[in-house]
Amino acid sequence: MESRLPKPTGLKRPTPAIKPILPTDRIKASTNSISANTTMQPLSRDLQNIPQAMRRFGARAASPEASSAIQNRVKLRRSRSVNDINELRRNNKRPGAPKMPSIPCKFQRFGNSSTTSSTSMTASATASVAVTRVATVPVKRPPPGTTTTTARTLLRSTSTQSTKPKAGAGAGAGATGSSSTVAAPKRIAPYDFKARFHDLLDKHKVLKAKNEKLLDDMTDLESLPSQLEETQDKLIETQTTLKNTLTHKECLQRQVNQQTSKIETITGTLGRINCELDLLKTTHQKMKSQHDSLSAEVLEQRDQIEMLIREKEQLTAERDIYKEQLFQSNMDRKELHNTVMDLRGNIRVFCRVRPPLDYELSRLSCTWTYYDEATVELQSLDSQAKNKMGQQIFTFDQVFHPNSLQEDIFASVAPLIQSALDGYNICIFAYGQTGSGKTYTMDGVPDNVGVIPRTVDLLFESISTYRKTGWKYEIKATFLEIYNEVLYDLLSNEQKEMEIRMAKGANKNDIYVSNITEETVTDPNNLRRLMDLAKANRATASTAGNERSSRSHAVTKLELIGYHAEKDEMSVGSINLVDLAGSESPKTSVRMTETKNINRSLSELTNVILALLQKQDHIPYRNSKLTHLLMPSLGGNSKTLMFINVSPFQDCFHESVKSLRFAASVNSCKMAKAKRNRYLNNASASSNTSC
Ligand SMILES: Nc1ncnc2c1ncn2[C@@H]1O[C@H](COP(=O)(O)OP(=O)(O)OP(=O)(O)O)[C@@H](O)[C@H]1O
Repeated sequence: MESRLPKPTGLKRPTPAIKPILPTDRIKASTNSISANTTMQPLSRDLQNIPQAMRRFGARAASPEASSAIQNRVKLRRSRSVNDINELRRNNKRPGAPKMPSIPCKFQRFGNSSTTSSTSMTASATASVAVTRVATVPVKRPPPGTTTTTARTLLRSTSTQSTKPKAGAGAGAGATGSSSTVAAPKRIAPYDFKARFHDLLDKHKVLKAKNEKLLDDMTDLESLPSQLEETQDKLIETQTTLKNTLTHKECLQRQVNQQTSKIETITGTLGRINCELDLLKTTHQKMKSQHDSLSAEVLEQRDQIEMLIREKEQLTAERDIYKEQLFQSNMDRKELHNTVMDLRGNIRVFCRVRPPLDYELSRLSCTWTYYDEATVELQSLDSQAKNKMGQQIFTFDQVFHPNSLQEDIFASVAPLIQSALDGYNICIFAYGQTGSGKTYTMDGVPDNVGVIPRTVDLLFESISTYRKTGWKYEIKATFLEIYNEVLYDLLSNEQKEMEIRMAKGANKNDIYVSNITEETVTDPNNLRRLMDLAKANRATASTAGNERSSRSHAVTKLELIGYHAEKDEMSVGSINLVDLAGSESPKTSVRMTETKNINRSLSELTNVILALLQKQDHIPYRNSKLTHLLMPSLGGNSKTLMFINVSPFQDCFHESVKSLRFAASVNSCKMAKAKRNRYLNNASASSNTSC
C-alpha cells in the first residue's frame, strides 16, 4: 500500500555554515553530537582563551588586575553553571518535579552515529547538561529576559517535550519516568505508517523549533566573543581610567594635603593676624581717642594761634616803635657816652707800676706812696737824689699799683672800645722804660691776657649785641712794626716797600699804609691767630735784629665798619693798639742809633701831644713814622689812652720820674672835643664829613 502521506521533504539535516571556528561552534558541535562528555568544555575554552586574550591585548591584558578579573569572571560563570546544574538536579530529584525527559530522536538524528547506541538516560542527561551549559555560557551577563530566558525556555521546552509521548528511545524514557501524571505514550503499531508519519511530523516540528531556537541562541552566543573583547577593552580602558583616576586621586590627595597644610598655616597666621588685629584695634582706639583729644587741642591751639597772631601783629607794631626808640636811644647813648668820655678827657693817662718778679726781690725799690686812685708819690732811697729831685707827686686819670689785676686795667679801657664801635678813632699805647711792663699790659701772658686780647673779645661780644639792633660790623686788621723809622708788615715775611700815604679824596687826617696786609676777621679765634702770627714774625725779626722787639714800636690796627641797613647808616671807627719801644737814656744805651730813633719818635709824640694841647695850627705829625701813623688817632676825631708803665726799682728811679713827668704833661693837655665819624645815605668813607 502506497502511503498517502507526503514524504517529509522538509525534514532536512541542518548543514552548518562555513565560518571560522568560534567558541560558539564548539557549542553547536557539542549540541549536535550530543556528546557524552559531561565536562564543561566551553568554560575550559574560556579559561584556555584567557592567555590568548592576554597575548592579544598585550600589555593591557598582561596586567595582573585584568587577568584576575577575567579569571574571576570565568569562575563566576562556572560557579553559576554548576549551581544551575545542581539546581536542575535538585529539581529532578524533588518529588513531584517534572523529570527531564531525554530527546533521543532529536539527538540521534543530528548526533554522531556511534553515540546513538548509548542509553536514553545518558542522552537525556547529556542533553540536559548541554542545554544547561548553553544557558549558562554567556560571558557577559545579558539583560534580564534574554539569555537566561532562552535557557529557561529550553528547559521548559525540554520539560514539555518530556511530557509528550516519545518514540523510540523516548519511549524508554517515558517508561522509566517516575511521574504518574504523565500519560504513557500511545503505542503505534508498526504498520500504522500514518500515525508514525504524524508522530514523526510532530517530532520534526518540535526539533525544527528547537533547532531555530538553538540557532538564535548560537547567533547570540557568536556575538559574545566580540562582546567579550569589547568588554575587555572597556575593562582595560576602565582600568586605565581607574589607574589614571587613582593617580589623579593621589595627586588630588597630595594637593588636598598641601592645601590642608596651607590652610593650617594660614589658619595659624590668621590667628596671629587676628591677635595683631585686636592689638591694632586697641591701639587704634587709643589713637583715635588721642586724636580726638588732640583735635580738640588743635582747635584750641588754632584759636590761641589766631589770638597770638593778633598779639604778634600788635607786638610787631610795638616792636617797630621800640626799635625806633632803641635806635634813637642808642644814638643818644652814643652821644652821652661820648660826652662822658669828653668830660673825662680825650686823652687819658693811666699809670701802672709793675711788681718785682720773684727773681727781682733782692733789688731795691723806690718808695711809692699811693694817695688815691689817681695820685702817686715816688721817693728815691738815695737821700741826695731825694733832696735834689724834691717831692715827686704825680696825678693821672688812674694809677694802678703793683697788685692791680689785668681785669682792673681793662675795665678802664672798655669804654674806649665802645666808643670805637660807635665810630670814633681810638689810640691806646703803652709808654715806658724797657722792662717796665708795656708788653705785659698790652698783650699779657697766656694765662693772664692783656688789653689787646680782651679788646678782641669785647669787640665781638658788642658786635653780636649790636646785631640785634640792626647793626652789622666788619673788622679789618693790620699788624705793623716801626723799627729805626722803617715800617714792617708783621703778617708777611716779604721784604717790601711800605709807605704812609694820604687817602685820595679824604680829609687831611685820613691816611693808609701801602702794601700792608689787611685781613678781614669774622671771629675772635681768627683774630687771635693773626695776632699770634704777628707776634711770631716780630719775634723772628727780633732774633735777627738783636732784641729788636724791645727797640721797635708794634702797632695793631683794627678798623670797625658798621652798617645799619634799615636806617642806611654807616659808622667807621678804629682802634690803634701800640706797644712802644722802651724809652731809654742814651747814657745807658748800648745801641745809640736805635736809642736815638726811639727817643726821637717818643719826643715827636710828646711834641704832637703838646701842640694839640696848645691848640697850635700846625701839628707836627709827619716828623716821625709813629706820629704820622697815629695821626688819625691823635687829636681831632680821636680818643687817646696812654699807659705809663714804670718799674718799682731804685735803679730805675730817674727813668721812672722822666716817664711820669712826660705822662703828667700829656694828662694836662686838654684836647678839643672829639667828633664822631657819621656817614649818611651811603656816603663813602672817602667823602666823609665830620659833624
Ligand atoms: N703787672 C705785672 N705783673 C706781673 N708781672 C709783670 C707785670 N708787668 C710786667 N711783668 C713782667 O715783667 C717782665 C717785663 O715786662 P715786659 O716784657 O712787659 O716789659 P716791657 O716794657 O714790654 O719790655 P720791653 O720794652 O723790653 O719790651 C716780664 O717778665 C713780665 O712778665
